[in-house]
Amino acid sequence: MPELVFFSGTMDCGKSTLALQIAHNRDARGLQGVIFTRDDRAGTGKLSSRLGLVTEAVEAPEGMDVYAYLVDQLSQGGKADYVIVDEAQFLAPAQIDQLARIVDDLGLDVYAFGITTDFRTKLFPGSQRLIELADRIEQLQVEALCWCGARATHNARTVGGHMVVEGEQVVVGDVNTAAEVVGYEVLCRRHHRRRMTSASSRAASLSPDVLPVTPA
Ligand SMILES: Nc1ncnc2c1ncn2[C@@H]1O[C@H](COP(=O)(O)OP(=O)(O)O)[C@@H](O)[C@H]1O
Ligand SMILES: Cc1cn([C@H]2C[C@H](O)[C@@H](COP(=O)(O)O)O2)c(=O)[nH]c1=O
Repeated sequence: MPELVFFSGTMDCGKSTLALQIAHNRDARGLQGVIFTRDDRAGTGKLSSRLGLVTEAVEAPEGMDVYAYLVDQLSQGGKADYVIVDEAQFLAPAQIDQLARIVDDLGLDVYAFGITTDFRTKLFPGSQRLIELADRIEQLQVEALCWCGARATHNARTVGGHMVVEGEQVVVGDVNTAAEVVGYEVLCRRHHRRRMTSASSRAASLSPDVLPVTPA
């Protein structure tokens, strides 16, 4: 049975890498995929992994009917054996419904990859719809880690090096970015709640209040 599978995790846990591996393994067996993405850091119409691999993809902007795109491709003699969607959190709920229709009406597997929650710990609308509709939700095996060593479960946004909890839901960016720009860091829930990033934890451990007092 074809499936709609949602591979979810924090930023930087290997989602795009897995998407590329799934495409590679199927391509190696002569299966042809259609790869959609939206607002990848590497630019329009790209699916990129931090491991350095990148492939061409179909940009799926707001308002694009991804089901109609597939039907159009197939009716023009194009081939599609499966569908991959990266940065699926950015898709509108209606587009996730179209992905479910690709599975049910066209009989294709759809593998969607995305983060579930934003920097405020709120679900992205696209991810919420995936959780509602997916046949399966898979967590990635390689866990991203918080600076404390615990499994990272949440995404923090930093502006000028400081963690923020207000702002636009969508700001394309990366982890390990320069302090002066918008950046992201993955944290465990405890440190997300306490708004403690690696930088602020380092600063706290160096503050005079916690430095050991050496007798004069
Ligand atoms: N230099 C490196 N050496 C080994 N693995 C790396 C390196 N840089 C990144 N990675 C791996 O790539 C992962 C990020 O992969 P990526 O597919 O870009 O993540 P996502 O799409 O989930 O944001 C990291 O969690 C790490 O496992
Ligand atoms: C938490 C959060 C992230 N984003 C953006 C930042 C990146 O461009 C993508 C996630 O990409 P990745 O391949 O999973 O690292 O999402 C955002 O716009 N808003 C957020 O709250």
